[in-house]
Amino acid sequence: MAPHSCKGCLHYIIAKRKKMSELENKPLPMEVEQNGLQNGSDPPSMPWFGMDIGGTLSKLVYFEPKDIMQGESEEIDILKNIRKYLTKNSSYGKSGHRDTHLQMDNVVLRGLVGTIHFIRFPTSAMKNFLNLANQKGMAKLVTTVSATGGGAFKFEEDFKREVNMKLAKYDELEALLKGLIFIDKNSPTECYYWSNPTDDTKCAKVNYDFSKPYPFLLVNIGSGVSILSVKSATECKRVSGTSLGGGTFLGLCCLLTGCNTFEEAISLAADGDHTHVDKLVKDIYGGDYAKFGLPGDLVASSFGQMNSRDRRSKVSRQDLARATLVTITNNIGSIARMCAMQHSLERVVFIGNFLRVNPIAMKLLAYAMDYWSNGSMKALFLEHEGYFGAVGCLLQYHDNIIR
Ligand SMILES: Nc1ncnc2c1ncn2[C@@H]1O[C@H](COP(=O)(O)OP(=O)(O)O)[C@@H](O)[C@H]1O
Ligand SMILES: CC(C)(COP(=O)(O)O)[C@@H](O)C(=O)NCCC(=O)O
Repeated sequence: MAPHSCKGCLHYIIAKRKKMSELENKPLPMEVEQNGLQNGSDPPSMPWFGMDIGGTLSKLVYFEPKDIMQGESEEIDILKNIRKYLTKNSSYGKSGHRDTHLQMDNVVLRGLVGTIHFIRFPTSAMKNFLNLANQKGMAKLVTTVSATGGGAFKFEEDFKREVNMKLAKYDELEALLKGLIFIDKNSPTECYYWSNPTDDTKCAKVNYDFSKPYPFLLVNIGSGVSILSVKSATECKRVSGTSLGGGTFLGLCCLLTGCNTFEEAISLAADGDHTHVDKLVKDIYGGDYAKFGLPGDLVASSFGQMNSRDRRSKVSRQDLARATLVTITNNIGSIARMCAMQHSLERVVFIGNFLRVNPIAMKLLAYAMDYWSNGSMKALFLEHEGYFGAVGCLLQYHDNIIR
């Protein structure tokens, strides 16, 4: 089959790779790349996917070019089926979801115009994901997918064995930054802040112009928390982190309330009152601790009331969920503020799926950053909160593989 004339199209790439390999009896460019040698000018991987396999959630982004896949071959048929399956459904198996509200249309990637789709599933369901990928014929394709997150290491062998797929591994923090910059450029309303975060009647999301982003502090709240100081698109350093992150919130909430999902935990928290659980400054001082500027309503001791049997008998599941959310969020806010101070950064960007469907945490962070910095620091948020690492992978050729 002669290579199709449209250079970027998948048909062209597959046909050209096959032809070259047959003629020269050489491995495909993607295999050459994996062996650490230089490849030719063709993209060395299937450029349509990027994965971030995190401690809790796996994120899969899929680029659907508008203009591909003419012609006939088994590979093209399989790819067409995968494309149809991914884009016509918004849930996959028992626990996979496509976040349709985040879909980005008319994005240009390597000269092709297309749509980016955003899909997530629990990392604990990796076996099911691999089975599904197998059912859809993935194992019949010679593919390399760019992947990041701890799971890119942990599941590397499973991908190879189950679906004949190689993972080209990238550092998760570098991928995160690449993805963030790309998405912000392509999504005009990506970045926002919360105005009047403590007043529900006035509180609103306000668009923020992030076109000149540097320098800023990046706080990624996933299972755990990583904090990066970002000086430019290529200068980024992990300055701190904490193990008390989104995974801690969910784990503690499940233990304390018997809930089973993140959505359930957030919905319980929305109806709870943390002051039934926490000990406030006014519970200790009877009012403000004025000398050090500590208002009476400030939490003095998270869960500090729960040593009392009487208090314990009165708290609800909702109160416990709310107190857990407040505890974890305030702790992250406090560490982020200290890092921002230490590195003289005014803008603090919070990302990660802990912030998914979680306006309570975002407003708390917005308020805490503003209040404790006397208005000099700003908490910023991004719409595609948990997907930047996967997008960073989608953008990669195999130039920075961790072998
Ligand atoms: N559907 C969900 N299932 C589990 N956790 C979720 C879900 N949605 C949001 N979360 C929150 O997001 C966190 C994971 O965030 P994420 O950025 O995906 O990190 P990781 O890469 O470590 O998986 C969880 O610990 C939890 O707090
Ligand atoms: C190890 C991790 C980078 C993994 O990333 P994650 O899957 O949590 O997004 C992160 O959980 C982390 O930075 N934890 C905090 C470790 C610490 O500084 O104490």
